[in-house]
Amino acid sequence: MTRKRATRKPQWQDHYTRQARKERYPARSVYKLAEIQKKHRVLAKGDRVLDLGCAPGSWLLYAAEQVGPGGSVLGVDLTPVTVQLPKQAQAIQGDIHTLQATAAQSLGSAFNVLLSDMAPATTGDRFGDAARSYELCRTALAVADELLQAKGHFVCKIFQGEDFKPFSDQVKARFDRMHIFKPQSSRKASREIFIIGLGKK
Ligand SMILES: C[S@@+](CC[C@H](N)C(=O)[O-])C[C@H]1O[C@@H](n2cnc3c(N)ncnc32)[C@H](O)[C@@H]1O
Repeated sequence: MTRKRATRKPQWQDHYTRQARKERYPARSVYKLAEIQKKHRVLAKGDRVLDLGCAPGSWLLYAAEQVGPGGSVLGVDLTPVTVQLPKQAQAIQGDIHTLQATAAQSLGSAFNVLLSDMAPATTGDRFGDAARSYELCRTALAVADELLQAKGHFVCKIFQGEDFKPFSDQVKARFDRMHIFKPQSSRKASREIFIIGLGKK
């Protein structure tokens, strides 16, 4: 018996996934940062960027293009990054909760942009997933408190839940301006949203 070949593409193979493959980014998430950049200009030539939750490496590659060879991008993730990176980008493997304790020693200091696309492994439990996302956001903000320079920018993904408002208030208190942004390229069903702090006080 000949089996009929499936003609329907898996749902995840949307326009952004195909574009990412064509443009040689390892994940479609690159377009979320590209949209943030287009609207808020968080990255500039020569910037020193810390990218938390950087694997598989799309934001790393995009940020490296934006800062150019005169800038630098350091990524951190639980998972190793296997894509080839340009000279101005590097990735280290580690858990941000552990690294945070010795942030200046393990990550260096004087970043002027901190990006966090960190996300917990989702379980389908909306409340639990949002709580774990908030925990990662709190850690990212603690790292920003320590390592982000004055007037630096902060971009952080959070899963919407009861901690969303308190977290956005914490960002608001620390930055000249705070924006909430849902990229078009974010899947409609996803509860993720980005909190952007511009100009660290
Ligand atoms: C959505 S992915 C990031 C995608 C990435 N921005 C890109 O464009 O390729 C979220 C990442 O957060 C990482 N992550 C989750 N918890 C972490 C932690 N405690 N420390 C470091 N990375 C973490 C995961 O391993 C995962 O690779």
